[in-house]
Amino acid sequence: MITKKEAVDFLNSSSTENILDMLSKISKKGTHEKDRRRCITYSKNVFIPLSKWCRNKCGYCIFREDKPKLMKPSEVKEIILRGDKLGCREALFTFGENVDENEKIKEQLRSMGFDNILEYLYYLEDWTLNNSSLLPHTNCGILSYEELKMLKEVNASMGLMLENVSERLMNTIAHKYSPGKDPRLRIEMIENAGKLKIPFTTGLLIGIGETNEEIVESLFAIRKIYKKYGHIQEVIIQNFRAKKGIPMENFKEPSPVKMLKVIILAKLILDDISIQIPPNLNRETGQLFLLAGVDDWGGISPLTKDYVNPEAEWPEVEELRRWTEELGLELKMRLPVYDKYISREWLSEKVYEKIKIDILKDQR
Ligand SMILES: O=c1nc2n(C[C@H](O)[C@H](O)[C@H](O)CO)c3cc(O)ccc3cc-2c(=O)[nH]1
Ligand SMILES: C[C@H]1O[C@@H](n2cnc3c(N)ncnc32)[C@H](O)[C@@H]1O
Ligand code: MET
Ligand code: SF4
Repeated sequence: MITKKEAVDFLNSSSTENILDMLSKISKKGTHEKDRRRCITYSKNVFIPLSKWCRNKCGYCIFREDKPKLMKPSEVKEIILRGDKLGCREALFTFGENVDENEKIKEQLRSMGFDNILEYLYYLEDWTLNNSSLLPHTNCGILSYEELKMLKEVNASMGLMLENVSERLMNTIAHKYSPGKDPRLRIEMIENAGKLKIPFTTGLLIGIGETNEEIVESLFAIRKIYKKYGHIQEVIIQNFRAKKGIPMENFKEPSPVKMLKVIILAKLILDDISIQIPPNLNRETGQLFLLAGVDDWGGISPLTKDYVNPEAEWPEVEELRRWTEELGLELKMRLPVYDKYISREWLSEKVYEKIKIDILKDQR
């Protein structure tokens, strides 16, 4: 295993030799799989931004809006049904944190007969399972143990970006106005998901003012939780994108070499957790990152845009296939829950039966 010090030294160094050396370590790590063609996965999804209001104000975010708006049930259902027709299998519910703190939103929820946002979310996700072949994945910020437990019933997997384990960032432009980005709260939630055996997605956001030490600490923190609970199916290495109009618009985006080095470390530190990079944020470089151990392209959509990065268009599946096959690798569609977690140990009865009876039968 690489030590923390070696990892930090690697990030600090500017040496071609070091990078090539690390790449060869990674390729050796994979030798036992030699005769199997390595598979690179992706998920075909629809993005449901239930509400863009958020209690936090992250310095990098363009998703958030002050308007206290909520998507109507009919709007959500239409996207689900259209996505189903296009072959999507993931309903990605990503939205602002604690949106029902807002009185106007609370009123809208009450007028529909719901007490809070998570009751509404549960209703929509349950509807999705009953009326389509899509499986819900929720990524809506901090949730309590009890809230996670309730949502596990109707989610195939859930997610929360750690972003970074640094407390220091809470005093910087990135997280100064975002109580929900406190790494203690994020770690606690990721651990609670582990206790509840929820297949889980987390990740780092690279380029938000963090130090190399803090990147390494974050990777080791995720490793530690994974060793204890085994529920982390993938870690997203997300590159910060500067956008006009955000407080951090003048921040420098991470360079391709910086991304490459972080991906190499993620691969070495995170055992058999999948490493995901979003292909729409890495159009030129994504293919090369496959060489460093990336094995998942994440969710892409034929129907909805990436509301978090609306300027970045999704590549088509055929484009992903070309990028993947040019390296002798195989592109494979996956569900929002990775194959190794498709069992009663990890899924609620409802989600498990849905996958076994309804979804996998088409693939036989
Ligand atoms: O379209 C996006 N999908 C994002 N996703 C979706 C993700 O690619 C897939 O939903 C998962 O791979 C599950 O299949 C996230 C999911 C999480 O749990 C946490 C963070 C993200 C971040 C993004 C994102 O920025 N844009
Ligand atoms: C959904 C996830 O998207 C990421 N996110 C938010 N804003 C940006 C940006 N400008 N560039 C890249 N990723 C971003 C955060 O990590 C969040 O948790
Ligand atoms: N607001 C949540 C978070 O930042 C969901 C992703 S950003 C739209 O964790
Ligand atoms: S990144 Fe998520 S938590 Fe931060 S402001 Fe945007 S919506 Fe809110």
